[in-house]
Amino acid sequence: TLSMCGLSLSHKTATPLEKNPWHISIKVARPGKGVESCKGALVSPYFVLTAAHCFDINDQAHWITVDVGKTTSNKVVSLFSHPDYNIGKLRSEGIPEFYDYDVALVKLEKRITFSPETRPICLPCTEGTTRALRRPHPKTSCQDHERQLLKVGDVPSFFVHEKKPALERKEVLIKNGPKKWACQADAKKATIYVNVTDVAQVVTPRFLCTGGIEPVVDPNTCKGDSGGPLIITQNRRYIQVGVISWGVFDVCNLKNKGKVPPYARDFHLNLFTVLPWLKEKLAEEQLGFL
Ligand SMILES: Cc1cc(Br)c(Nc2ncc[nH]2)c2c(Cl)c[nH]c12
Repeated sequence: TLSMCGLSLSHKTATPLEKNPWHISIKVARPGKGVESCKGALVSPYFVLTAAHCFDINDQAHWITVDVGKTTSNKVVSLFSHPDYNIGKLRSEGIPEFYDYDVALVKLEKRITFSPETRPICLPCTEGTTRALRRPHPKTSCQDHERQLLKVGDVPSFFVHEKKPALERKEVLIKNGPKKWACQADAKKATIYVNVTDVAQVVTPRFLCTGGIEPVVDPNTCKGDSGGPLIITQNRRYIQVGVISWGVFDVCNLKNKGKVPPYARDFHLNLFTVLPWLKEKLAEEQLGFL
């Protein structure tokens, strides 16, 4: 049987990883250029889901270390960035970085053995999520998943911020109703997008938007949170609906210390928009894609 996804221990004395057992830390050590830090989510015994922008075209597999559970430096065997990801695509139009389709799958050399601090998160449109939602299989469709998880309105979700040795859950509302447009409009406040005339050029239909101060003040991401999962909880099961991609304001940048503006928004790649690619790449992982 497919092992259950999106489970975690929640008792008081559970460790940070037992509480967030899908949490992955990724580091890319580029000779002479320092180390880039990203996060990811374990989605099967061999695969970690993360952001494509964590990697460069010239990155060598041996520069990449992936920390899964307590074991560090799991070897990367291959890297599959989404084929439509192209950070330089709009450079000629004065947009230096373009994050559309910012999603990647990292395949590990050795299959991961699950344990209390190492377990996969649920992905949309898989049998595991149908079970997590306590819906009947095979009557439940992918569209049913999307309707139930990404309801129209402000959708409660969270991401995990790593502040060694702790893992902090940051609760945010996905603006998936009337507030969506104001959320997207604030993308123009990002330093690199100040000249963007039409925000739809950079906030494509692939993105979910969080942050801002309405209806409540949302926490914001840091660059180092890139690639981490945006998670929705249902029946104490954890389902990943997004990948942290880019933001307007880096709350970890010491230059920005203290004053977070109301236009601080974060943009996450919506996994429902890349299902054919996910299904193809994870075909052998027995996740039971619908
Ligand atoms: C998660 C994340 C990724 C990136 Br890339 C950032 N940087 C950025 N976004 C647009 C252009 N560059 C940020 C910021 Cl800023 C906050 N969170 C971020």
